[in-house]
Amino acid sequence: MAPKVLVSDKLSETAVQIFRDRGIEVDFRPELGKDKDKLAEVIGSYDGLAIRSATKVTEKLLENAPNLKVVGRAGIGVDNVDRVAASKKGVIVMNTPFGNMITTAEHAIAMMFAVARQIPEASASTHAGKWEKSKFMGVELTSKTLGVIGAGNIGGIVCDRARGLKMKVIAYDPFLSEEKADQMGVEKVELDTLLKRADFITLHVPLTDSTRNILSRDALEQTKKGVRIINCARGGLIDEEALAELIKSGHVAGAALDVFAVEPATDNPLFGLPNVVCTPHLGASTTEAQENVALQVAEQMSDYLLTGAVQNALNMPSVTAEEAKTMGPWIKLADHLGAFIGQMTDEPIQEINILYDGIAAEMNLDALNCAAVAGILKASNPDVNMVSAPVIAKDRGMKIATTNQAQAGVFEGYIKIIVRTDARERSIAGTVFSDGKPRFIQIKGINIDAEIGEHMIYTTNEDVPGIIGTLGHTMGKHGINIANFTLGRKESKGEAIALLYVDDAVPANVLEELSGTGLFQQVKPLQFTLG
Ligand SMILES: NC(=O)C1=CN([C@@H]2O[C@H](COP(=O)(O)OP(=O)(O)OC[C@H]3O[C@@H](n4cnc5c(N)ncnc54)[C@H](O)[C@@H]3O)[C@@H](O)[C@H]2O)C=CC1
Ligand SMILES: O=C(O)CCC(=O)C(=O)O
Repeated sequence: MAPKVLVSDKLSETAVQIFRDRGIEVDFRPELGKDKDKLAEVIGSYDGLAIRSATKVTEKLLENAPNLKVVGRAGIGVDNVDRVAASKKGVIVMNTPFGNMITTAEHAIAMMFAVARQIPEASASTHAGKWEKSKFMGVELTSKTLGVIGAGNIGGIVCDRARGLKMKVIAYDPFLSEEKADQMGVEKVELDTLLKRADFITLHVPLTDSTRNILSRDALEQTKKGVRIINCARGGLIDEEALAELIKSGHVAGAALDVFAVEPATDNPLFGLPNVVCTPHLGASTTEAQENVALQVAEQMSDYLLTGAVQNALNMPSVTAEEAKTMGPWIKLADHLGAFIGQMTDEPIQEINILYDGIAAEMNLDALNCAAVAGILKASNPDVNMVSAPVIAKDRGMKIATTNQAQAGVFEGYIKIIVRTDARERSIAGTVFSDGKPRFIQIKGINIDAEIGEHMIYTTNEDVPGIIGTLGHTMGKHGINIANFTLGRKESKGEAIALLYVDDAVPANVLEELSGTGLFQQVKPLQFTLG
């Protein structure tokens, strides 16, 4: 059945067309972004949700979305999506980090001009038939210092454009290297320096716990008298009450705001103040940007739903379409290895160490790690997937470490998972044969060559005569067909294991009968999801 996508915000028609062209069923219902109850009623039947900023993807909405696999934000900021809740539910959250960056940077520059020359007020006054030439005295931008908070994609373009305007640009961004700052021709400074030196301050950080209220009352009071502030990032970055007071007192000469703490903003302490330029979150609103983000989000979501390729996801490593194809059997192997460990382990796991050898070590290890951890966790929660696994593992205090090495044995490559609990260490290794089928090649350090089936039985025993006969006889007696039988041992008469791949799930009474023979230390039924 074709995947189904709901578009619940005003996205360009391009997105709808792309979904259709890719064979995805799509419902375009932009009115739902503002109607959370109705959205919660219908979301249950969709595999994908394409949004802008009006739709709020909350934990509650996600509870009503059992089929949802991907949320695509046609834009950059994803503060309207509960990413933690989405990750725990295994829903990928992706954005389009580049599609509207130029447009938004241009809006910030336009807002800087507008506030420097009071253009909106002068325009309104002229429209009103007044000719208030002396009222609207502005300031030049040339040679002024622009303080950029957040010098990423948008901030970087703003820096470039501002330098073209002959401004001196200083930037505060803890993640900006001195080298990059030099290349950009900007001076990297600390926040307090920026506040003291800037004639104009522009914000280009995401809204996170570390940036919320970054222009607090205290920060605003440290600014240079006569500063003008531009915010085309997110409302929660500025203390709006404090900014309003500082504008009224004359300390701050003006502000240009595209974003507000509460949106849609119908009432705000800054409304009506002199030289406060406001736009209704228009930063990304150009024909070009909206085409870009709609196209990108629809392509990315379609790729994921149809091929498993992951691009620009915020809660899952990227997997290209090519990788999704070539790594498919290895991702399956990692999942099976994890599933073996998960089903064998019923005590809390402290550490998961994953060794990648040979060709496996050259693959996208982030994706393989996610698959291995998902396999482990699925034993206790079948809803876990590659997106939710790392978050759940972290919540449970599991430490995950990886090692990679050049081909060290006879296999072109293999993956080995070693898991440590308080009680023991457990390990399993596997590879993918040239037929594309994953195989287990080592358990507890004992070499084997086991095909993987949906239903299996794993036994541990001493290497004594009668094991094969007992297993074969018991299965035959109960009409259970054995598809594949693998034995392995440490040494003659030493520790030994057997793996049986059987056609059907083995009933509990058969497992008890085997245990009752006294020949086995352990008889464990296992299940693997093939396909
Ligand atoms: N008004 C509008 O319509 C639009 C607003 N935006 C907003 O702009 C924001 C920035 O977008 P991009 O530049 O594309 O993001 P980006 O991720 O490329 O850049 C953000 C920069 O902020 C820096 N940063 C993070 N935490 C920081 C902190 N505590 N202090 C200082 N710097 C910090 C990062 O190192 C990074 O360089 C988005 O998160 C979004 O909220 C984006 C598009 C349109
Ligand atoms: O979709 C929009 O109009 C807003 C864009 C935005 O805020 C973003 O991309 O972060």
